[in-house]
Amino acid sequence: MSPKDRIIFPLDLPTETEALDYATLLCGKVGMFKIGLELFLECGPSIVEKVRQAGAADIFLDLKLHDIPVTVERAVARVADLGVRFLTVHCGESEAMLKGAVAGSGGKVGILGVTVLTSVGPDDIRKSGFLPQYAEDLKQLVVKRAVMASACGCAGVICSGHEASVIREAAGDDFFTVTPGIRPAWEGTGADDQKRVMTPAEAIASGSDYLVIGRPIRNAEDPVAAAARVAEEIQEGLLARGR
Ligand SMILES: O=c1ccn([C@@H]2O[C@H](COP(=O)(O)O)[C@@H](O)[C@H]2O)c(=O)[nH]1
Repeated sequence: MSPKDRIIFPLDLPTETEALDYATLLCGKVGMFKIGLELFLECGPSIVEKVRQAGAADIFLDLKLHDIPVTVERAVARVADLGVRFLTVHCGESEAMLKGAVAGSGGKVGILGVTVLTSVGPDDIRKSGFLPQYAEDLKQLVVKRAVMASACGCAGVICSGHEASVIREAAGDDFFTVTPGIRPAWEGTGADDQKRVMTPAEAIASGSDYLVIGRPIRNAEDPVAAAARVAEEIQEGLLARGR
């Protein structure tokens, strides 16, 4: 996998036209396009094929499902034939839900468990009823959920760069760590709504397999140049990791 193939660009855009314009522009410059709720709700499932026709090698459907096991299983079965590489399901508190997702996938789409959103920090955990130990060391909660996702047959997890190395140790090298909350030092616009952030080089050096990076590329004056700069940083991170 070349450094650019580790970049996942989210098509967080309100219309099909804008999404396809970005897909066409960044095709071959990033490895995968992510379709999230905004675009999926606007366009429906047909957007997957349209992004593919724009030249996308791989597509990741980020629907972050979270419901009773049978409902998740049936929803995932609706996605299984769309030909996407990954689909997200919240790890939440239910092994049965994750197992339902894996069963519904029929092995046709990799299920990624969302451990704890990268927009969540220790204060959020404290206020939402978790044991204080998880607010003090959020990593513990993320790793617990990653291990659960692995045991349930998920292909990997969504986690911040801060947790990637511990997850790799706990779940092994074949279990994907996909990391949003990426903010290059040169970008300069701050973390936005993200709380657990890292630079591309830091996240890759820490063991993340893929980086989800949206606003720093989308809002750059030259998105193609920004993607190339991220790929250079990924290369630095791989060297630091000894790969
Ligand atoms: O924990 C999570 C899970 C998913 N995301 C998604 O990644 C991108 C990040 O976009 P940026 O503009 O680079 O912040 C976005 O689509 C989120 O829905 C996440 O950020 N954190």
